[in-house]
Amino acid sequence: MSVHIGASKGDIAETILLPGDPLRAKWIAETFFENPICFNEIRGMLGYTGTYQGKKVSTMGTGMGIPSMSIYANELIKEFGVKNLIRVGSAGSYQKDIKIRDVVLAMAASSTSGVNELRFGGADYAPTADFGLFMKAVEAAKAMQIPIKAGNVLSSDEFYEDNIESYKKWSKFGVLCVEMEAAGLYTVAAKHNVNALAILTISDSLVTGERTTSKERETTFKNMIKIGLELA
Ligand SMILES: O=P(O)(O)O[C@H]1O[C@H](CO)[C@@H](O)[C@H]1O
Ligand SMILES: O=c1cc[nH]c(=O)[nH]1
Repeated sequence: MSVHIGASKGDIAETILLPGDPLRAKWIAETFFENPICFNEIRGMLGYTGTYQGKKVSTMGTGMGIPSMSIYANELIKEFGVKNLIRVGSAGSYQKDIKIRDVVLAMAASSTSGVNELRFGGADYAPTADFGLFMKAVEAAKAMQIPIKAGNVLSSDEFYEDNIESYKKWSKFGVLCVEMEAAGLYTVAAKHNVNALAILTISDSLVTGERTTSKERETTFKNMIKIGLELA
């Protein structure tokens, strides 16, 4: 048991799918896993282990934002030996050709968070996806005929921006979409020499103003989960 995860050693698989929303983790376990067992209820951050096509796999919520993600990623790696951390999250589109329900692989994650600026004494660090997981995800998506986009995303510290136009500066530099955790996950994984990838589904568009409901974000983003499960 670690500070925030009430599991025993061996309860968590080497590969874990990490949505921000703990109820999405419950839905993933109940929809895709054979024989899911709940290993964590501390703070309501539900975590489950089961099998998928015979392979042991886990899923757990991480909460919202880089600080929350970083706590869980650190404990999963250091206390439970997790090797492949796959974020499965929702994101807001920054580009007109990235549409609601599109799947985006985050090759790199820019950020408005001050975490890495502090860590690297004001220098820039470029948090990037693990190349092996990235290539496996591309191949899995191709085999399942799931269209994907890939590129730089923004991990923001703010969901509600003061200036709603501020996305345009990122958009002009090719950033595809915004979420709130990938940069933290990639950095913690790199520090501990394990693998991480963020697979995102577009839940809303900053460009058009379209959005999905909370229930849809919890339970309908199947394609990214199917890709993530192929990485176990
Ligand atoms: O759907 P999840 O995985 O929570 O991801 C996105 O949704 C939350 C904001 O609504 C943030 O955590 C953001 O990164
Ligand atoms: O962080 C997020 C996630 C989804 N949509 C957004 O606009 N921001």
